[in-house]
Amino acid sequence: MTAAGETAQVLDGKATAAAIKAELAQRVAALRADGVVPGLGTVLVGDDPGSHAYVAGKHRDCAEVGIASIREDLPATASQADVEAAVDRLNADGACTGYIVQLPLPAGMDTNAILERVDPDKDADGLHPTNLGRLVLRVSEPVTSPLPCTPRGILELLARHGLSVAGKHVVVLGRGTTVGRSIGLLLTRREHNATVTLTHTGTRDLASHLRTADVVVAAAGVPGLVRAEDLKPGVVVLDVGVSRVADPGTGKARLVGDVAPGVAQVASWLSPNPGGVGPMTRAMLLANVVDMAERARSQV
Ligand SMILES: Nc1nc2c(c(=O)[nH]1)N[C@@H](CN(C=O)c1ccc(C(=O)N[C@@H](CCC(=O)O)C(=O)O)cc1)CN2
Repeated sequence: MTAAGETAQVLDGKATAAAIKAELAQRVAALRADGVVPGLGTVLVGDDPGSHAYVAGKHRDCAEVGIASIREDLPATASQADVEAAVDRLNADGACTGYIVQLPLPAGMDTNAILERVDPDKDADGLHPTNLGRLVLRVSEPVTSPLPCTPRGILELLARHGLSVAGKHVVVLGRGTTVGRSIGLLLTRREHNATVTLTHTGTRDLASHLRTADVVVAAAGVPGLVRAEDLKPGVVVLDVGVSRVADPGTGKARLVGDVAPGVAQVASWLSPNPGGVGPMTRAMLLANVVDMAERARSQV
């Protein structure tokens, strides 16, 4: 619990991701020494500046650890069939160990149909129904299929700071597939053993749930939604949501999370945003690709 006048300890995603990338670089070097070159593919559709920046970051990360990069960049005018053809090319490409379709796709695309077309064995995001199904069904087995990157990153960030969720009450805000829904399912697996309340935009009296939380995973994308006065002292808070707001001083857009400023005075641990879960998401994508390449090597 945070004593009066103290602030929460930092769940430092930037430093943790850097350490993980150094470990991954060694595993990639070992794969390359065995003649296996892991390759990450990306499918990027349209002009969204955020998506362009995230995909560029993913390829920079690949270069840093020795993973080969394959890009399928499509214009905003691309049709559903064009995107599906890009997916088919990556499914067939022997140099591509795993790949992702950057989300969100432009309005009008059938995202589920595209995600279902991804070969589950090349699904570096863990978002194919087969892999989400394995996440649900393998309640007590070691992970042998890719997990969605942000949930995996949250678990890794906690573990590397010596924090366990076993026996804890975790309140998740947000029911999106990439974070809220999947972390809720993952945390209740036997190896994590948390009790989870999954809240969302239809939840009444959010504060009554937050008050009972030992751990909060805030992935709603609503700035300031998690307020200090709604939290138990000593709570662990992961700030995952991303919103762009205009800085009142400069007028320039900046990224903010879901957590209000005073929370650092109540929480025992807090992940900054930026600098917390975001860098872990990127590191876990690389980890998924390296895991896939190692699994493929062990099968030959
Ligand atoms: N196919 C996917 N699409 C999306 C995912 C995903 O996991 N798979 N997640 C997000 C976007 N995302 C990765 O794709 C992502 C978001 C944020 C960060 C990050 O490192 N953020 C930095 C701040 C970045 C900045 O300053 O602009 C941080 O938090 O420190 C990485 C990846 C939605 N789409």
